Amino acid sequence: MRASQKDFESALSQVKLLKDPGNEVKLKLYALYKQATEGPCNTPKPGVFDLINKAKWDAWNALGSLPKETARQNYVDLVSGLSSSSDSSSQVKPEADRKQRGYETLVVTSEDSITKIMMNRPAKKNAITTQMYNEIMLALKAASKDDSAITVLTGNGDYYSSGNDLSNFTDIPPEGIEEKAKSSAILLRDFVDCFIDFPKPLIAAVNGPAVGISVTILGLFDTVYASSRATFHTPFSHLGQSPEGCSSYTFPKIMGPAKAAEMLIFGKKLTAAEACAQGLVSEVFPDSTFQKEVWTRLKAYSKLPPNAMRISKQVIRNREKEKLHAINAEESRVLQERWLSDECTNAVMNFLTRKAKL
Ligand SMILES: CCCCC/C=C/CC(=O)SCCNC(=O)CCNC(=O)[C@H](O)C(C)(C)COP(=O)(O)OP(=O)(O)OC[C@H]1O[C@@H](n2cnc3c(N)ncnc32)[C@H](O)[C@@H]1OP(=O)(O)O
Repeated sequence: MRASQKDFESALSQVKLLKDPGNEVKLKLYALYKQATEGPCNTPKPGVFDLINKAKWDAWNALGSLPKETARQNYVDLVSGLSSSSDSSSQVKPEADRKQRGYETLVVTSEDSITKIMMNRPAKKNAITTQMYNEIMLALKAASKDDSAITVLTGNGDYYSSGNDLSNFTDIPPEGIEEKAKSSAILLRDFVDCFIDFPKPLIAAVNGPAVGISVTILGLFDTVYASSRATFHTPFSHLGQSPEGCSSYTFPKIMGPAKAAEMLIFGKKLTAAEACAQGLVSEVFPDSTFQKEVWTRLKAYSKLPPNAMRISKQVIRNREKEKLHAINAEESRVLQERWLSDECTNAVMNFLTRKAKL
């Protein structure tokens, strides 16, 4: 049976009474609403910086030429499904409520004044896809405004993260490889800017090996806890690339230029104990007790007065911010060129065709 205009209007009123269904569902609702009321997407694509409007546009545009009546019916069905699941969710355990929906590559939870952002592609060693870069930025922006006192980034599975997902380089737009390098440099710059500007204490719980950009940005965290199983590897020369995440500045400052050069130029892999001795890691915990010890520690820290922690962070970090933004811009510019080099193309192709691993 087709949904009438009245059914549609009633669904529009009902949706306002629902609990927040999460970003993914909100995007579906938005797209169906636009399609049902205006037909196929008829507005210009928003710019790459305009994350939210671009996500909305993508969702609407993805509906193609779906007829208005079908979109109206799908909207009514979706709202009806949400209403019944929200009725039954009043009996759901509190843990389920703590999980914030709407992320595909992350699990984001808020509990005990701690927002935990967990990279969640364990089968791919938490390699960071374009979508994951965007979701981490959204999660950080949300965490900067929520009522948590501290924010933690960690990984699901045996890896913390294997760094940039090398298949990001295969998705070449019709405008060509130069355009891909340009948009990747913009994404990289935006991503690192979010860490530079993050206003609350930011902690990395490095649960396993870390590679590439997941290592370099550690210099922008306030505290880094590592499992004894973690390693820290920035094989930029092997990949025909160059440092990012402000590591060209933070690493020499943290560990001295000679140690930083071994990591950033020669790709020396550090154990957790070495990274701790060199100041990149705050403390190493035995892998068998890592989760228990880290979360006990963080729960205690999260009870400290949040404004005092935020202001202390500002005092420590603010004078460097402008410099860090300039360094980030320069590193991204240099990488944009590197990504077009034969050295980089060959290294990525060798990995993707299974000829090479780190
Ligand atoms: C917007 C762009 C911004 C760019 C910013 C730039 C950042 C620079 C970097 O981050 S450089 C670092 C890039 N990372 C790597 O080069 C790591 C590549 N991966 C490996 O060498 C290995 O996978 C490993 C050493 C991390 C783990 O080896 P292991 O043998 O234990 O496991 P597998 O290789 O079988 O991995 C399981 C599956 O995961 C896929 N995978 C792992 N890492 C990546 C990755 N970085 N990119 C893409 N895919 C990755 C791997 O291919 C396996 O997939 P499969 O099961 O489908 O075969």
